[in-house]
Amino acid sequence: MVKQTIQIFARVKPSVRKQQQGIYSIEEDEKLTPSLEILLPRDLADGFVNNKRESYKFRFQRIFDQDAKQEIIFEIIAKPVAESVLAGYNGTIFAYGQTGSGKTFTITGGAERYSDRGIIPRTLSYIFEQLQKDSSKVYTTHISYLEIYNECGYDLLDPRHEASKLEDLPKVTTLEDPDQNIHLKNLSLHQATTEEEALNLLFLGDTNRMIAETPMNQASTRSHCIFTVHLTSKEPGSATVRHAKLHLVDLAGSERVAKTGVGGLLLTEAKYINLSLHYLEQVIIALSEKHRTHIPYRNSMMTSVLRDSLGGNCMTTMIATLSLEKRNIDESISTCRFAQRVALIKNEAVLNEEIDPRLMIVRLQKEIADLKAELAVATGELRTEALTEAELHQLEKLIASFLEDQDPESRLEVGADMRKIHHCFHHFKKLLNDKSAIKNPVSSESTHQACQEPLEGEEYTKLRDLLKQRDNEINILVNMLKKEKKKTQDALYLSSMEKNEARTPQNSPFISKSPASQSTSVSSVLSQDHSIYRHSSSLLHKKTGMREEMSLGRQEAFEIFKRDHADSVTIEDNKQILKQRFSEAKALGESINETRSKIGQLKDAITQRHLQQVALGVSENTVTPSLPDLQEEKLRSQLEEEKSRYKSTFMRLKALKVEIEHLQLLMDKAKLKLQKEFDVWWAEEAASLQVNSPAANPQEGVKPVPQQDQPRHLSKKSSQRWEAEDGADSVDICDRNARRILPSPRPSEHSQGSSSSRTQLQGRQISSIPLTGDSQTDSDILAFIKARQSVLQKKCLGSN
Ligand SMILES: Nc1ncnc2c1ncn2[C@@H]1O[C@H](COP(=O)(O)OP(=O)(O)OP(=O)(O)O)[C@@H](O)[C@H]1O
Repeated sequence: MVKQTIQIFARVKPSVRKQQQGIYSIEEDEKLTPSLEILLPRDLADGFVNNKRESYKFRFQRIFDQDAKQEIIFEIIAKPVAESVLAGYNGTIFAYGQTGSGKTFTITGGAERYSDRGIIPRTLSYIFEQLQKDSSKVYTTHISYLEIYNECGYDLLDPRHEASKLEDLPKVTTLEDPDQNIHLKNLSLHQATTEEEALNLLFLGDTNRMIAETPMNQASTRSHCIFTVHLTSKEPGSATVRHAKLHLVDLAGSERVAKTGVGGLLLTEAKYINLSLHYLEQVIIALSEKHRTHIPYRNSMMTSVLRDSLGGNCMTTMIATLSLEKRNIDESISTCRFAQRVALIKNEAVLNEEIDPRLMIVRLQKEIADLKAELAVATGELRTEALTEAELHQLEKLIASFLEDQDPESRLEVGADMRKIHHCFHHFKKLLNDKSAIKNPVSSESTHQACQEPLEGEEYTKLRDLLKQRDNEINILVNMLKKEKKKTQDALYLSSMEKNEARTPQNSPFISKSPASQSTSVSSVLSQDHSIYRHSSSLLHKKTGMREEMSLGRQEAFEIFKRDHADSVTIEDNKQILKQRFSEAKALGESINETRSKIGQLKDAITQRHLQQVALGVSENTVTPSLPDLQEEKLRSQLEEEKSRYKSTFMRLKALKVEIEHLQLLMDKAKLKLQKEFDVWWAEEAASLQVNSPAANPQEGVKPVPQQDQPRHLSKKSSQRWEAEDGADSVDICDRNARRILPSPRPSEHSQGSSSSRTQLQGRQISSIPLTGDSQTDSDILAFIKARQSVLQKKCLGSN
């Protein structure tokens, strides 16, 4: 806050007549404030006896004589006020004096020369120059221009000014808020970003003032003008905004018209001709009297508008303009007297700062959000909306890094969000349940736990399931082997039966007399392994995507195809490696658990040792042991060793986990490939068989069951086959033909081979078997026959 009386300056207008100069003198003493002495000329008309005062002395801050230039007026009077406005204080400069004393010339300036520019244009120039120089703040400048005439306010910047009469323009009125701040209604504010824009507004207002002149409003003499610069400043990033106003006031002529009697100009009782000035004087008188509590600001519009400037929050300066000519002596004395009273008024200027309402809203909104979050935690209230995918992902990552962190002191920071806290608990519970579920069914509890400790729950479950599946697969393979053995036995039995029963196929357990019973017979033979197949199928389906509806014959063929496929070696190898890696992981897990418990023990030992040392120090009254504790140091180095072991083992386990995952992927891929290749092969075989089967040739119908003498009508190759089956002499033929209809271990080679001759052969061989006409059933039958031939071939090879 700056406490300051209103600064008063005097400016004497240049006199037209040189001889008038002797009626005043200016006394300037360096130690004292300058004084203006107005000398009353002796008027001989008053007679010899004259007891009137001959001079009046008035003190001013500074007195500018007639030769004072506009520039010095600005420098001494206006510049300090402009600076305080730039600093954020309100400022007012008003010119008071009789008509023609140079108020307008001082405030606005003369129209003739550039050097005659008055306080307003010079102040605008200075302000904009300073704003440009100062980059530490963001400034906004607005201009308003108010004219008060006959107690009515008019907006000189109202664009309607030109076209309308003054009486028709909306009046500017004063409004007072509860804090007694005055607001002006209908007074427009115009932003000016440059000096030029501001000057244009000044000229616009002055022009409007001239246009509005009427006989009632004789020039500027009877009106007051208040040109106001509204300056807002704000530091970037700060919420505080400063507002400052600079009123540059050109008051109406203050003259008191003296009605004298006959004769000369006398100091007679004055008559107020301007009500506003009268009220202004009342306010000034009231303010200058120490004990006056009521100040009649509200009596006039001008005093209301200038309320802050007079005895309020403002740095105010008055310029008393004097036209010190003999005829103006009394008015000049009156002006000086007025100035002396004004000089007694004390103002208290404060920085006009306020918080930017927009920033305030943002700040309050944030505060509300923070408080709500705090309240939600305090009351246990949950936020209703679920966590987003991104939030969950972030949280999982946090949990994972928390679990992996070896530092027992590490913390999981999820903030005050109850949803996240609950999610963490849920996650840990799941981990715990997974562990205990794994621990119980296995006999080697401790080793299993040790293996699982460093692995995540889900990962462990996955690996465990895979192991189970592998075991199942092994079981299936064993079953398959059994089945193959059994089939070989069946084949041997068949072979002997065929021999013994002198080629009576109708008695064969595989071929019944009627087509209807034929399929039943086949399925009844195969049904013995049905349960095994179904189980195997479901497992294969799980791992390789094999269709559940795969027929039994096809499944059987697939098993053989798989067994003989080149990739099966790779799959088997990978299986073995995987088993190996699992046992390695188990061993590493055990080792990690062991190391962890060792770390725990060492930490306890260090704490114990430390406590012992402290207790020892207390008992011996020494603060710290003088020598380093060797035992503690040894423990610490052991701890470090264990920690690094833990770390390296953990890293190995991690790498192993990656390898296991990779192997599993490889196996899955290989199986999928196998499945696809098998599908291709199967489709090819089925197509070729269908072409040659009776079902595909309705004209042939179902062929009768071959009779005893029928082989004679068979083609050479076909009879050779049957013959070969009859005796060991024909093993070579048997082998060759059997190979041709067997699924090839390499389907690619198979497809590239002499498929036409093979198809022909197959057609001949199979055409002797009566089929049902149903494509699915027939393909099952044919597949079964092939499998049977495969077994026979093996048998041939075995006996060879
Ligand atoms: N210091 C000065 N130097 C030169 N000319 C001046 C000076 N002061 C005033 N004048 C001239 O005197 C005349 C009257 O001055 P001005 O209009 O400023 O008086 P005023 O006090 O504003 O009168 P009113 O009350 O009627 O508005 C103008 O022509 C102006 O140019």
